Amino acid sequence: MLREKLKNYTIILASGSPRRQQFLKDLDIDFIINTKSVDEIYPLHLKGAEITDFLADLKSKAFTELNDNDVLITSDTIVWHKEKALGKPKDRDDAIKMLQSLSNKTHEVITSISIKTKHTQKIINDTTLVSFKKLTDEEINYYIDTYKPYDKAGAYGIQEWIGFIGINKIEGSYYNVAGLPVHKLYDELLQL
Ligand SMILES: Cc1cn([C@H]2C[C@H](O)[C@@H](COP(=O)(O)OP(=O)(O)OP(=O)(O)O)O2)c(=O)[nH]c1=O
Repeated sequence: MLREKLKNYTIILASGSPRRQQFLKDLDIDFIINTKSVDEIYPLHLKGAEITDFLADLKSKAFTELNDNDVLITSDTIVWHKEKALGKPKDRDDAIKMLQSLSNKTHEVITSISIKTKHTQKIINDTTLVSFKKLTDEEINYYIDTYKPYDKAGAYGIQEWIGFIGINKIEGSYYNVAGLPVHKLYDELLQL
């Protein structure tokens, strides 16, 4: 259905994230992957969705020229907890600290998507509330050493072991937590 509607466009997913690539496949549309490396640095005064909006836009700016029918999709996810953004952990200690701070608490996961054509751009975002049970040090160490979540914001993947055993409530889109609010992207692509 969406595939037919988009047949005159070239959808470019600028993401190295295997989850985002899989979600777009599951949306059943044709797309190409073109990744460019971007330093994910943002002004310190930004908060919450302002950060992910900024970074989704920054990732899109790495593409200086778009053709008439190109649609460029870029995205960014952070964990927003106690007025601080948790991105990807720097190292093991950082990952341990992140999971300890998320333990027994509720945090926000925010993902922004930029949808850019040659002459237009729309940046949308979605927020999901995620609650962890109290995690033991043993659980945290086991998860980090086994799953090495260094490519994941907040040092966890909801789709992995820690998500099964540790998350006792979510409010909002699951897919947003895993990196792409597909339902919102679908609505935007339908409007192209
Ligand atoms: C919280 C959480 C994050 N994540 C992932 C989603 C994102 O891929 C990653 C956050 O990093 P991002 O910087 O948003 O994205 P990325 O560097 O992986 O990919 P891109 O090339 O598009 O810039 O964390 C999960 O997979 N599961 C989760 O539960």
